[in-house]
Amino acid sequence: MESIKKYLGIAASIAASAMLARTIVNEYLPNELRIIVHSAFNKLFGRFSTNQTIVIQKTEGLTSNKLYEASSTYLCNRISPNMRRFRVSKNENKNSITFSLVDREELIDAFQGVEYKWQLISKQKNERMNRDGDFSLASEDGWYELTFHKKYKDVTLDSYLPHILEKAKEIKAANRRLKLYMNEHEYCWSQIDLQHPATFETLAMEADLKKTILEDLTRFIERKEYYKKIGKAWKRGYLLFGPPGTGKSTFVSAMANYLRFDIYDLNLKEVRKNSVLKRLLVGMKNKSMLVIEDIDCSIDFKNREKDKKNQSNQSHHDEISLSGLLNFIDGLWSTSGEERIIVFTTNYKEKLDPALLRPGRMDMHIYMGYCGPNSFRVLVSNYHAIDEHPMFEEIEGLLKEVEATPAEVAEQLLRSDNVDVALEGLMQLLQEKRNDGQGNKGNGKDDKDEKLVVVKKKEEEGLESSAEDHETEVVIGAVNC
Ligand SMILES: Nc1ncnc2c1ncn2[C@@H]1O[C@H](COP(=O)(O)OP(=O)(O)OP(=O)(O)O)[C@@H](O)[C@H]1O
Repeated sequence: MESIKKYLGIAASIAASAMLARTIVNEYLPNELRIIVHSAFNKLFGRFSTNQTIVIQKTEGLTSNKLYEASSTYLCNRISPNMRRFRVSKNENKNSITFSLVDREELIDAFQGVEYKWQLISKQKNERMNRDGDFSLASEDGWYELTFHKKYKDVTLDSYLPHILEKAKEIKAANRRLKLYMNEHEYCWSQIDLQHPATFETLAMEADLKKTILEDLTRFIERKEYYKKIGKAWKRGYLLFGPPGTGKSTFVSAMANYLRFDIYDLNLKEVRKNSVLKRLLVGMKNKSMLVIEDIDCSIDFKNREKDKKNQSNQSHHDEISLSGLLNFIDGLWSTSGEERIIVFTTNYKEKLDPALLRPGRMDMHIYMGYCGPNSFRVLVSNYHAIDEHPMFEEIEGLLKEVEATPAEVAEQLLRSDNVDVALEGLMQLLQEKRNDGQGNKGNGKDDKDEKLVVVKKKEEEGLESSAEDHETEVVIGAVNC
């Protein structure tokens, strides 16, 4: 018994001395020396400990350490309000708040049943305020210590650290500012931040159609392996058609925000040669959308004969043509990148060249129609945050009778902050339309708003199909917008 007590006493004083020495090392030694002493400590005392610590430094030699950066990104998202201290900073560019670890504060994380302790060890002992009044970032000169039970070394190296790299990539992609690229100067893209706030929640569209489109997009981004297996380029085409002001551009922004894809808004009128077009398309990044608005007005579709002649006439050989565009999109361009969406919009589907509507070209044809009761409900909830109002019944009745675009309805709703006044204005507009007899639904002019039509490729559904049987029309629902 006496000897046990003696050994325990010795062990306790060794541990106390080790802790004291570690504190002295952390507090008073310069950074470089601290790293050397730390590793000596770990060698000396590591064999008595059940824990193992990995040091993740900011730089390794001259290259910056990806794991350090990924750890910072990952840990920002793991900060919990229960922690005693953590840093909160405002990111001026993104106008958002970010969290990070502060010197020596512990963060506990769990992965596959293993507990991990993270600590940021900062070179700077005192956080100082800089001239702008911001605290200088301790993490800039520090390193992370990741501590876990020795027996989980393999799972840490094989799974936990790769998990951190993967998660950090996802977080960065989600926080990234989306870009809108435009080809204003013929040869190259210029870019601005894409700040359109449209989402599928705020998009006024028949609920079933919205659901179908969201499922289609989700399936597309999850099917990398499937596209590889069937030997098909990982791209998908959508044709949006319908009258002006029904939300085609809004839809494109909602799509980009949902997928977190950049938009390349290609103005074909600015491009005169196929070779320039190719250069622009090849300059696109992955995870992006190629959008050509009003495709019917962009290229002289009617003149296919001229198109054919151009191919045989050397002087016109490089002139921009529909076949040049389509061939390149289907051919070489497909192999130069992946995860691409192509969107063509038009107000007049009937004007489009059949080559564009051919099976296999645009995977979904989506009709954006006039505002019906469902779309009206979405818009009024967006603009005035209400679900019910005594005027709804009458307005919905009128919307079934007359053609009003979501843009017209939205404009009326925007006119006043007072919902009664805004709805009154809308009702007046709809009544005038009815009395004028203009834009009445069911007048035989255009019955497209009577149904929502989606053309889907059967092969995408995993069905066997013959060459002629690649597309099918699916009526999604009755008129609602
Ligand atoms: N379906 C919709 N959902 C939500 N807002 C809409 C919708 N349709 C139109 N709007 C509103 O009307 C405005 C004009 O719509 P948008 O430019 O998207 O229509 P468009 O169909 O692309 O028109 P165009 O064919 O003339 O380019 C938008 O800024 C938006 O405020």
